[in-house]
Amino acid sequence: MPVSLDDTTSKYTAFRLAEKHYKNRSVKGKFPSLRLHQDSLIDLSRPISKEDDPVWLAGWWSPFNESDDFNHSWKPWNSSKGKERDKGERPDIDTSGMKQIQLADGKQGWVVAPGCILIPQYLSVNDQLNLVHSSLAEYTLPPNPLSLSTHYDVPKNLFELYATEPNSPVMPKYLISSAEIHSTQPPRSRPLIETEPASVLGYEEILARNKTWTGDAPSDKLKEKTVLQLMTDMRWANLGLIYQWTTKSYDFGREESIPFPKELAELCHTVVAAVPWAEVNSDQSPTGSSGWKNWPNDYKPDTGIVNFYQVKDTLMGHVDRSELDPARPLVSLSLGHCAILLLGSASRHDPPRPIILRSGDCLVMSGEGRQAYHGVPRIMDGTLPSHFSPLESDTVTMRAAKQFISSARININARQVFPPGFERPVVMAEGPKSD
Ligand SMILES: O=C(O)CCC(=O)C(=O)O
Ligand SMILES: [Fe+2]
Repeated sequence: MPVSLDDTTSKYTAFRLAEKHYKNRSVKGKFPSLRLHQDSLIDLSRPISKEDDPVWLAGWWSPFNESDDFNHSWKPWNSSKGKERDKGERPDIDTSGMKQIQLADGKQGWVVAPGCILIPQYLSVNDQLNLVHSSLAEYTLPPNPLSLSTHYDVPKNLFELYATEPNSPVMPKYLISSAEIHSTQPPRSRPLIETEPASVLGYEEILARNKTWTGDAPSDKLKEKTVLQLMTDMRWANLGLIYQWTTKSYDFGREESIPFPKELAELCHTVVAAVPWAEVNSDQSPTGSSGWKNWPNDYKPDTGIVNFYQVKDTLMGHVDRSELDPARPLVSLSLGHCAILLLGSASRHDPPRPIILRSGDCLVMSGEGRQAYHGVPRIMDGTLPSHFSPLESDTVTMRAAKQFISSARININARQVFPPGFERPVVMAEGPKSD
């Protein structure tokens, strides 16, 4: 039974209803309609001409893609067999309620929700290609943990093997280690659990939680896989400070911290420094321990996640609130296929706005916006921009990176856990007890 979006008696929250709409894959070859939410849709970086727009070209505006919850008389995809399918019309995107801001580097941004700024096409085509390449060739290298690391004996040069020997076998850990065997499944989807907002006071507690955590156990249910299969299964790589999905907190106890990639930190700082924060925050009170006025000077990401989405993957609605300063900006970069991001408020009961994130877009979430529910219910099939097509002149690894992105989207999001001036309390090693 289709769920009605207007049904206020529904057992689903407004966020969940929108999520269900975009996740729906019940009819093969049909996409959920963009037309259903067209009045609230944000699509700020679409090309002017629809003939240049991979979203339109792929049929996301087609009336044939309207599902039961919009139009009860849709014709199956097959009914247009042999004919050119009606791709539909793109409506004008209404920006009337949104504040437009001018960044110091000349780029335009839009305040799409309190504290949330979307900068369409922030990254040049070259930046996008280089970041896709770095995400795969550099950010997956040790010591950065990968979603696969708990369960597989991941080769150090995973991506190089993907480029040159994709059929090499990789063994699950339980087959090669004498570690205690548990039967957890590998985390293909991220275990996102409700978390309380963090605050500077939370540091001691976070430390205590991680002290008793000895790591996830490798599953004993897994088979040998090829490098190619493993690359397709890879869900995330962790940059800088390690986030532990199980304890929902950062591992502050680690003696040697992993440095955050320098060029990426500079890029994120440049974005934050270019935002006219006084305009963004003019209608909200400055939140957070250090205040937004200093962000252009002292924003320095120390942790991040690179999300790898295959076209069928999703990320459920959540709030990222494990950082010590809950208001500092999070910089999020989109690469490859377009995606639907649902951006809500601090309550799941408020209807979220769907935002089409396209390759090159940058979303900055800050202040109140850091408490907003968001999720990625859909990677948009068929929407890879043409600049990711292989070229004769590509290096072997660039060709492999383009091969990977041909069925994927990458999101890099950077955060700052430690506000400037925060002194990490010295962790005393526990020595043997004397009587
Ligand atoms: O993929 C995205 O655009 C969002 C990712 C995200 O929300 C996260 O990693 O916390
Ligand atoms: Fe998030």
